[in-house]
Amino acid sequence: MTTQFLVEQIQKKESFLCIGLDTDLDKIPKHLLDQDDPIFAFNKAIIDATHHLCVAYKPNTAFYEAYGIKGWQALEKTIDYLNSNYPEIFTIADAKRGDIGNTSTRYAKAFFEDLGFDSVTIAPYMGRDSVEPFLAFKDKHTILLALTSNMGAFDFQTKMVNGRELYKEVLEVSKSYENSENLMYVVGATKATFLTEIRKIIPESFLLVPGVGAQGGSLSEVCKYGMSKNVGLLVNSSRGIIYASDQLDFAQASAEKAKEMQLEMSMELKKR
Ligand SMILES: O=C(O)c1cc(=O)[nH]c(=O)n1[C@@H]1O[C@H](COP(=O)(O)O)[C@@H](O)[C@H]1O
Repeated sequence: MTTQFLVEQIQKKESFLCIGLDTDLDKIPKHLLDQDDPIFAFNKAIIDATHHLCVAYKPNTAFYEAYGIKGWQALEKTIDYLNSNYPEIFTIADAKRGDIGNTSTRYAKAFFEDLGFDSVTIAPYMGRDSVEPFLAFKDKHTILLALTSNMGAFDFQTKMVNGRELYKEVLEVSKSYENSENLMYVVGATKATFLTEIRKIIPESFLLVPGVGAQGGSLSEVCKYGMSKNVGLLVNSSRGIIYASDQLDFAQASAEKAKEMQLEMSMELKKR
């Protein structure tokens, strides 16, 4: 998907919501456990109930890999379902990969070609030759971890390197990578006040912003400091939406949570 198409979807739906499909068999409604593929049954119900309120879905691969081959098959069915039924949706494989060049190329093929995701999250630690194999794919997006939402972000990401914080070094240096127009970045909602500085380095790049809801980040602060001319934000909520209820009405309950966020986003977009 092109960035332009994503921006059009955001304007049309008045939403920059990304719903995280962090599907956990210990948390989904018990009645689904009798189904052949409870993970896919849960995802399908959530997607059907919420697709009009969001522009992106982000399955975190950890939740699928944890169930072995059955989990991977559920991931494959979920992305196929999205691509066949809701092609206007931007899809993110939250896999946090990155390795030496030839290995990264295989990861990129797995997520972009075999599974057919629009984007994948990548750790920048191994540098240029670990990221560029992902960037080589046209109209696919590489979402680089810049400043993450967790406490451990302060262990390395804010330490000084070459006279600036490491996360700023990641932003600056990655701008020189080949096909860097295919880059997006992760910035945690819990670090919203850092967004002013981040926008000085990457004024227009799209940011994937997890950490609202269960982790306590504020949507209004993210918008205040992080919104660009093109909106430039995909704000993710996983547990806060998909586990709104563990009863028969779970999909409807998740749609209500998603609707609350979409309304808040619509108001933020009108403020611009
Ligand atoms: O790359 C991510 O999506 C990510 C980066 C980050 O800094 N923090 C973060 O929470 N995430 C992911 O975003 C999701 C957040 O889930 P909730 O806290 O349940 O909304 C999880 O899948 C995390 O792995």
